Amino acid sequence: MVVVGLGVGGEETAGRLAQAGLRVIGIESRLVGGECPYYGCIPSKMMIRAANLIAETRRVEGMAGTSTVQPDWTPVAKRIREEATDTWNDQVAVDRLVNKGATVIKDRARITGPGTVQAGDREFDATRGIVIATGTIPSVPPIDGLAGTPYWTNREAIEVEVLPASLLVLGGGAIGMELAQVFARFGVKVTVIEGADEVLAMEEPESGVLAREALERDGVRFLLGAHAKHVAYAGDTFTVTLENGASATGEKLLVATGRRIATADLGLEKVGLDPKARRIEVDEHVRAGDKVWAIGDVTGVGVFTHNAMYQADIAVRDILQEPDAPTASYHAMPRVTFTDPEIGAVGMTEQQARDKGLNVRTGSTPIPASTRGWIHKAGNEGFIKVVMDADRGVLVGATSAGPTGGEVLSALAVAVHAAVPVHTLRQMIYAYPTFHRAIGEALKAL
Ligand SMILES: Cc1cc2nc3c(=O)[nH]c(=O)nc-3n(C[C@H](O)[C@H](O)[C@H](O)COP(=O)(O)OP(=O)(O)OC[C@H]3O[C@@H](n4cnc5c(N)ncnc54)[C@H](O)[C@@H]3O)c2cc1C
Ligand SMILES: NC(=O)c1ccc[n+]([C@@H]2O[C@H](COP(=O)([O-])OP(=O)(O)OC[C@H]3O[C@@H](n4cnc5c(N)ncnc54)[C@H](O)[C@@H]3O)[C@@H](O)[C@H]2O)c1
Repeated sequence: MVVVGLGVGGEETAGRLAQAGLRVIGIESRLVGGECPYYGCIPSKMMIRAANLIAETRRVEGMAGTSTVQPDWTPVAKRIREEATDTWNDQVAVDRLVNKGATVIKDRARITGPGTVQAGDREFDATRGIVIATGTIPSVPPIDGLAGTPYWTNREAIEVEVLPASLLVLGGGAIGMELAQVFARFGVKVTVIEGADEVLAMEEPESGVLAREALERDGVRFLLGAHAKHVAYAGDTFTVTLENGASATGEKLLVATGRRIATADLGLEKVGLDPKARRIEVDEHVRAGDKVWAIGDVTGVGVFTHNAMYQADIAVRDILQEPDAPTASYHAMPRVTFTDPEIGAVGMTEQQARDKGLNVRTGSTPIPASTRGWIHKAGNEGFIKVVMDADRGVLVGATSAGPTGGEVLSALAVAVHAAVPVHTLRQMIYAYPTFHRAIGEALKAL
């Protein structure tokens, strides 16, 4: 097997196939491990942990005495270098994969024909097949003046050692919101410019409002429905001019307007795939063609590490021709935006369920009205919302937003994944006084 791209999905696939005894060539042009450990999930969640400590300390006031906190980015930048990324050195990950029996080639791969992949001046035969796991890169909009300026993507934002005084964030999605809150809590003056009418547009509208209002309390300024027309960079300052004539300035500009696949020069046409497509379509075995599998972000199913790991498992077991190899189902895709409050969600939003023509019923309950939320007090904002297919009597989606909203999500994810009848969920005993007990209240409201 040849595995192209050794990010989250490719590393898992290559390692497991090698451990199963196959001859595996893994090809990676940057860092084995990919975006998640070096520029994504892990360092960003370390930043969030630090920022949340600051926010919690500020909540001592009025509830447990007095507190002062003097934010300092130094230990955060140090931890990202020393504990998370080895200063962006992947030797540990390379060794781990080699120890599993895979051969790791550090180069850019190109598919040259059915079953052949080139890296540098070497060509490899993939008699058993090719796994494409090449991930995504930041999608940078073609705004006049933007190209050529020293704007940040997630990579520069994660690498920052000295915080700017002010930051413009283009895009109020998961990356924009998580990082905007982190930097604001460390004292950066942050302005988020979002093209849609509300942030976190892929989630329930209530989630966007909740997250935005939380960030506003942290001092973040929002420009919604704001379409950038021009970007200028002069005298160490970015100026973004909007279509309505208004403008915003900042010392740095973070572009967080989504991701795109970068497969133009991968040679997809050599295996019958469209090199210009926005995603590589896969079937329920994550097969993209004859002896070709695709996994992770590149499939467009969801830009999440857990999706890359899930699809890697499907691919490995299909490649190994396991008799009970599972097929993929994405009906209970979970996701968590790690703002404070955390926004956890699974399956469909209310609107998505309605668009599918389902007979939708929803139930919702505010976290501050629950016993645990009331006890928690400072920082208790949130809600649980459940989306029911009334014809089948099951939940098809749910949101759990609030303190530990991502953890509370687990029960809702089980319910959607296993299509547990709402009738059964209503008979459950929910421990008192937990945050997850509010699920029972949301179910009553259906
Ligand atoms: C700031 C940020 C925060 C995130 N937070 C979370 C989170 O909290 N939870 C979550 O689930 N997800 C999160 N994600 C998303 C997560 O990082 C991705 O979904 C995950 O990394 C996808 O794994 P992948 O294997 O598909 O791709 P990647 O991790 O992108 O790996 C693809 C690899 O392929 C290599 N490659 C590409 N083309 C070639 C080629 N031609 N030859 C050789 N190698 C090639 C690349 O160098 C790369 O290393 C976050 C992302 C970002 C940017
Ligand atoms: N906690 C997590 O699981 C996590 C964290 C970070 C990122 N991610 C994943 O990474 C991916 C990328 O994140 P992202 O935040 O870059 O993308 P996103 O798709 O989540 O959000 C992009 C936002 O930018 C806005 N936008 C697009 N073009 C714009 C423009 N020209 N001007 C103003 N706004 C514009 C969009 O309306 C959207 O709200 C997401 O798909 C997400 O799933 C996941």
